[in-house]
Amino acid sequence: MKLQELLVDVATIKTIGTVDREVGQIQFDSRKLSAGDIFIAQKGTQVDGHRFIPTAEETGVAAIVCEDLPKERKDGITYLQVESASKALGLMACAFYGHPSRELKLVGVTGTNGKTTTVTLLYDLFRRLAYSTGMLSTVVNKINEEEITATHTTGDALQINQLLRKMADAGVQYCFMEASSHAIHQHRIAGLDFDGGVFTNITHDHLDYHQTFKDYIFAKKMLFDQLPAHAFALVNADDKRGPVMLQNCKAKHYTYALRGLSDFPAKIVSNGFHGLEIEVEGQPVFFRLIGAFNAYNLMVAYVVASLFEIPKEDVLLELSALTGAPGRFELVPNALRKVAIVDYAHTPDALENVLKTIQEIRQQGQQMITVVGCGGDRDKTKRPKMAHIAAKLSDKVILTADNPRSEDPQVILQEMAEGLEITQRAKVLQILDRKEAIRTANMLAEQKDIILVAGKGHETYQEIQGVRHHFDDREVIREILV
Ligand SMILES: CC(=O)N[C@H]1[C@@H](OP(=O)(O)OP(=O)(O)OC[C@H]2O[C@@H](n3ccc(=O)[nH]c3=O)[C@H](O)[C@@H]2O)O[C@H](CO)[C@@H](O)[C@@H]1O[C@H](C)C(=O)N[C@@H](C)C(=O)N[C@H](CCC(=O)O)C(=O)O
Ligand SMILES: Nc1ncnc2c1ncn2[C@@H]1O[C@H](COP(=O)(O)OP(=O)(O)OP(=O)(O)O)[C@@H](O)[C@H]1O
Ligand SMILES: N[C@H](CCC[C@H](N)C(=O)O)C(=O)O
Ligand SMILES: [Mg+2]
Repeated sequence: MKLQELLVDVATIKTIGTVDREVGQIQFDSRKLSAGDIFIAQKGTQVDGHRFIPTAEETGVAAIVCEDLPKERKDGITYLQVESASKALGLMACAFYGHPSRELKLVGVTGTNGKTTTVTLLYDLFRRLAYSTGMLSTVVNKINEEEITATHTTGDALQINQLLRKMADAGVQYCFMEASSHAIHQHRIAGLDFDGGVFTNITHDHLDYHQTFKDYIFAKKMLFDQLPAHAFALVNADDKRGPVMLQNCKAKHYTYALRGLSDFPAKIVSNGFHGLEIEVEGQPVFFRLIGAFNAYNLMVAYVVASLFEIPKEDVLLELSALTGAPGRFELVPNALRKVAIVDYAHTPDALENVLKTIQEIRQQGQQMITVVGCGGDRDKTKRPKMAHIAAKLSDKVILTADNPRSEDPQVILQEMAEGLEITQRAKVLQILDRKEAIRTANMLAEQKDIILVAGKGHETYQEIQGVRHHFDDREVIREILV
């Protein structure tokens, strides 16, 4: 491929050398370079990629894309100065793979919560409606029935475009992808031709990365700023940041809501362990998903399918058969017929959400037993908070291990326990071994009670000192509750 073909959408500040030359792969990691490649030097959160320009030069790359041109340059290499190397990477990745997003209908979903659930519902719905469908999500990437491991919620620009190319070549008609705020901010989705953008909600999160809440909102809004006029922009009108997303957005605007006014109004009629009954545009429909928040996710799936002009009756019929995303409020059927729930809640906010949801729908006298841990090598401030919330909103709590990684799991438990008030301590046990913790929860739970196992969701491993040991909360529940 010629370098100039990759630069069609890239605004270069300065070009030194020829762009009329053949190039190999695009790389942003110097450790993956081969002679003839293009090296894109990005300023990262840990190091400045410009530091690796000498390595790239020694490797014999064809071109270097950077924000700051090196003072001394090597003959035979083309140097391109751009304002944002990450944005250039996004745009060049689209061109390198032949703009696969233009060959299918692509919808991006952003928001603090509900992205995985929403794209999974959309993927399952469109598969059931017999469309060739792809999905890029936290849990897994899919091209129809083929599963490809996901390393990020939203991969890097090369991964995204490579997967979209595979989809387009396989005849995929629709692709639903999560767009994390990190990915949007790092231009991993730059240049993608979206047919729709969805905003679920926004709450305080990831403020370790985005400096302020305003920056975080702004990152989400970038998805909407990127939408072309032919696309739709669908936002949750019950979230007060919904209208912000639509400001100066060229796409067609649509809203959905359960409380306020919107283009697609809905109302929860009933909400229990059996599922949700929702009045959708005046029509009552029963769904198998649990928890009021899922009414929003279901509405997104319904509206997106309607905007693609799929008959509403077909959509509602198929949607009512779906069960949601793996490890998200997943009811685990077991021989004892106890209510056992696995949920990915691994932040104080998410844990509070899921526990309050259970409180809302439980019957009088049903006790709640929560098994929860906190990951090692991750934000330590959430540890005491999560233990406190678990104790506040449950009848009994068992603190246990959740991916201790390089840390001592006992220390993590101690740090969690520091968040407990004296009056809470009596109802909290500490059992390091997660399987034993689940076994104990089962012993403490009477037949009618509810067991929540939080934090790992869809994960199938326990990471200890760099080694991932197979561990699946759902499997363990099925094994123990007999
Ligand atoms: C904080 C963050 O988002 N980091 C991402 C970022 O890396 P970085 O900015 O830290 O990179 P860096 O280490 O500073 O290096 C800067 C540049 O130098 C290059 N480099 C580095 C070393 C070297 O020897 N040679 C070299 O060329 C790097 O490849 C990079 O291009 O760019 C990398 C390439 O795209 C990502 O893999 C990496 O994701 C890390 C692994 C990560 O954990 N990201 C998480 C926070 C994330 O993105 N999460 C969101 C979901 C969040 C959520 O909703 O929960 C996601 O979409 O998954
Ligand atoms: N629409 C929603 N509003 C509020 N909370 C939700 C919503 N949907 C799901 N949740 C809660 O948030 C948790 C995460 O849901 P989900 O995995 O769908 O979100 P996500 O945006 O993909 O999150 P992540 O950024 O961790 O990948 C769920 O376990 C559930 O408790
Ligand atoms: N994407 C998150 C998931 C955390 C899940 C939890 N099980 C843990 O290991 O802390 C992270 O890697 O921080
Ligand atoms: Mg997700």
